[in-house]
Amino acid sequence: MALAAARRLLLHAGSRLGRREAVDGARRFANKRVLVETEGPAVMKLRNPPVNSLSLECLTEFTISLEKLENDKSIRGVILTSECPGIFSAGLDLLEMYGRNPAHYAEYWKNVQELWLRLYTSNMILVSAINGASPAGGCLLALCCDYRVMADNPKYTIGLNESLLGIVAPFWFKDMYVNTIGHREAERALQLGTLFSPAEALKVGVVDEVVPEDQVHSKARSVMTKWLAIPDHSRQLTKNMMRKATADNLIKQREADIQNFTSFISKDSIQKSLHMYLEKLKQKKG
Ligand SMILES: CC/C=C/C=C/CC(=O)SCCNC(=O)CCNC(=O)[C@H](O)C(C)(C)COP(=O)(O)OP(=O)(O)OC[C@H]1O[C@@H](n2cnc3c(N)ncnc32)[C@H](O)[C@@H]1OP(=O)(O)O
Repeated sequence: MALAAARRLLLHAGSRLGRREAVDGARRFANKRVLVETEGPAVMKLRNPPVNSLSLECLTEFTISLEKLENDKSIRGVILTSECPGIFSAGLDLLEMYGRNPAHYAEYWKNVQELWLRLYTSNMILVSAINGASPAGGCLLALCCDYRVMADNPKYTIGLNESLLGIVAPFWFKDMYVNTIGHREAERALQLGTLFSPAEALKVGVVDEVVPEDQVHSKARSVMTKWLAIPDHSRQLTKNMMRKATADNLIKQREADIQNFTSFISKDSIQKSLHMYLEKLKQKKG
């Protein structure tokens, strides 16, 4: 209930902000963690420093921004990128999955599902400009897109690394990985929790193109121009034909998936693994 109220408030505040900024000339709207520019090809920028982790608030704002774009019939495509230097997204927020209660885990997971369904089944053209590290849920965001352009910086890695955290990628993450890179590569990468360098990601098909870092946005825009030249109705029907079965697989078992996640993440052994992983992240800093 509280979340629904927050969501209504955000939508309202978001539309007021949108109107105000439009008067200033730039066509854009924003909430705290997501900035959307609608001048030229729409660009959605995640800005949840330090690492664009997908906290509950960030997920909610992301979903609301997407909803607003979907409702604007003049917007046919969106470039998804990040405003945090060197980070596309660190994925799901570990602090939403650690040390909380089952009701919180269930609420969080419902919102993860909702964002995924909205992104994956979007009628809009989605191009990701991956300008930084993109592990786990960050990779998931990119995989939802129709085309992925990644910056050629060996420090940036991408992949579903859940097994390194002692957790298991949900079946719908896995389905999308299989759809993108094939069963054998997905099986190996999921078991090993592989984080691919840009060159490896290109080779295996996790991304479609790798370009010098300063060209990632211009390349994403030129890709968008090419995709925008395709008639919407045929492209959308084709996208739906390709993605429907994967989305339906989750839709038909959303509640069971929430229950599974909640009981899995609540286990002492899993909480211990997450604790160790968080400690490792802290120690890395020295
Ligand atoms: C059934 C189970 C299903 C669950 C599915 C889960 C999918 C997921 O997405 S789980 C999340 C997986 N994400 C990761 O493994 C990424 C972990 N982070 C990193 O590897 C690095 O932080 C980095 C993204 C490569 C960025 O490195 P760097 O720039 O050096 O920053 P750090 O110093 O490491 O981090 C800064 C600060 O952010 C905290 N943090 C990092 N990632 C997360 C996260 N995903 N959630 C929450 N917080 C995160 C990190 O601990 C640091 O915090 P401090 O308090 O400043 O120490």
